[in-house]
Amino acid sequence: MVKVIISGIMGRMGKKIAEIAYQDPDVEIGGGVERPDCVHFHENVGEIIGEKIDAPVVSDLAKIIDRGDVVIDFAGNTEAVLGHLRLLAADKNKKAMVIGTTGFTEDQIKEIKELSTEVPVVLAPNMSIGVNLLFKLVQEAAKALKGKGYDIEVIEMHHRFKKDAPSGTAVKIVDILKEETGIKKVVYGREGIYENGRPSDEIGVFALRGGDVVGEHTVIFAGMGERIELTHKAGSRDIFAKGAVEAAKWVKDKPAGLYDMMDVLGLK
Ligand SMILES: NC(=O)C1=CN([C@@H]2O[C@H](COP(=O)(O)OP(=O)(O)OC[C@H]3O[C@@H](n4cnc5c(N)ncnc54)[C@H](OP(=O)(O)O)[C@@H]3O)[C@@H](O)[C@H]2O)C=CC1
Ligand SMILES: O=C(O)C1=N[C@H](C(=O)O)C[C@H](O)C1
Repeated sequence: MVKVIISGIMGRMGKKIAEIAYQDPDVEIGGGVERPDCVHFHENVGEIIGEKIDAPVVSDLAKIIDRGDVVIDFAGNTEAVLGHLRLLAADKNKKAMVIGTTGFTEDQIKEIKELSTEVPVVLAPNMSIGVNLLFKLVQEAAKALKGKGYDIEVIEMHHRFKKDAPSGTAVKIVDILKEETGIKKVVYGREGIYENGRPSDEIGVFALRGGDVVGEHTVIFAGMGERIELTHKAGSRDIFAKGAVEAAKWVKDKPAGLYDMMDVLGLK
């Protein structure tokens, strides 16, 4: 049995995670955290998902930290998430954390790495099985096509409310591509005149936003005479929420350290 506290509980992902966690016999919801001035603030997670449970919603994680083994954080506010991790790292009980929020700066990632020497942390920009498999496929394709004249472009599309661009998933895909190909230059969007055509030593990244698109990522390897496209399309947020709940169960008794969804899914 794992007891979870869900941060960002009133958000698109927070609500979904609460629904999935409630249905899981191995999971108990200890409470929720939400921004203090949230207009839709509810006192209890039960009110949010339409069930009767004892799980208070607060704006200060410290007040309910003892009600959970693992904090699942989808607050979407990177500074707030870091604040929660600092609190867990300083707590004598060394609870665990699952971070789904995206958009961290390099300095923030560095601090997450440092704090994860104190507590176990799963940090993953995408918790679906499909996208984590996509990461592996992209790595394989990049390795096989390296130096053979294939231009690489990354395209992602998300709903109109998404705050960060490019998506955390696209950022991770680019990191994998850079690592495998040795290409260092990344071009975000393209504009202007390319007198000599597209340089081969760059990766193009395009972030599309609109409507209610849950999340789509495509990596294109374009050669002369053929093109390989690897695409993942999310049809619902359930796939991310299920992954987050699985990650919480997995990380509960792990030693301190920084893990990702490939560790949780055994894809490494
Ligand atoms: N790893 C994965 O698999 C996935 C990751 N994501 C990421 O998760 C994050 C959230 O996405 P989504 O649910 O769509 O966003 P939402 O904006 O719908 O949800 C975020 C919620 O957190 C609240 N919040 C803001 N500040 C705090 C705080 N200090 N403490 C607690 N709660 C706070 C927000 O309140 P308010 O609106 O009032 O600011 C909002 O209710 C994003 O970074 C997104 O990229 C999304 C899907 C999958
Ligand atoms: O904000 C979202 O919605 C999503 N964010 C994640 C990301 O930034 O990669 C994952 C998913 O694509 C949905």
